[in-house]
Amino acid sequence: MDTEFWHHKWREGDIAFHEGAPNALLQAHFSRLDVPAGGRIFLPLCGKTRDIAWLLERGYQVVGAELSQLAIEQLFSELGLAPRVEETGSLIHYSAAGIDIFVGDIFDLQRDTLGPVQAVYDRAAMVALPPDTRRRYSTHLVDITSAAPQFLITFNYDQSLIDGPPFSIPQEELERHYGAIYQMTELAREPVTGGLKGQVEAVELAWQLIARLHPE
Ligand SMILES: C[S@@+](CC[C@H](N)C(=O)[O-])C[C@H]1O[C@@H](n2cnc3c(N)ncnc32)[C@H](O)[C@@H]1O
Repeated sequence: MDTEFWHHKWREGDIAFHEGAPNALLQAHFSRLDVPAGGRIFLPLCGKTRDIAWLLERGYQVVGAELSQLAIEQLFSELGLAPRVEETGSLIHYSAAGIDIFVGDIFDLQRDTLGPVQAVYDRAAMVALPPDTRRRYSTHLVDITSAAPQFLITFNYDQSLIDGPPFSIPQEELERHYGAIYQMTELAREPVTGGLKGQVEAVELAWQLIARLHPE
């Protein structure tokens, strides 16, 4: 699964992952993260999610990373915002009041460019990545956010029945990625109505990740 896989999806409008409304688990449980008012929240692999509008409406600042420039053009258009657009290294920085989006490969986004964040909201980001990339992703995410608290949404289903994305991420795998860094608390688990891709029974889980020790 290379970058062309995602560019192709955006070009074709093949974006079943895009929810037309803010995510239900986010709305129900995000307050558990206790992000300070006006805090800056990082959405890795953000697409054009409606969750950004939901967070902005609640007074948070949002910073995202997304491969597809097409997605981000659509995001700003749907938000009704005219972005400032400038190159920063290999990334393109879209910004408006309260929002910064870096277009390009998240692995090219470094801590100084991202800037400080008070929380990470990972919906359809880790689960979008194949197994060998998830280790690299989780390490990079912890590094560039200085282990900021995370609100993380995952799926759990029998991976032998269908292929991802979205991939199933069992708790043991999450522990391998994040267990040494974060205290992980399951906040909710909900069955996926009609099954994942209409094919297999699955549950969607919301996790709160709080750093055990804050690195310098
Ligand atoms: C499953 S979608 C989820 C989008 C969004 N989080 C949502 O909830 O609608 C995954 C997104 O990650 C983007 N993506 C994939 N690999 C990426 C990478 N290496 N760097 C930045 N974005 C990436 C894709 O273009 C796609 O928009």
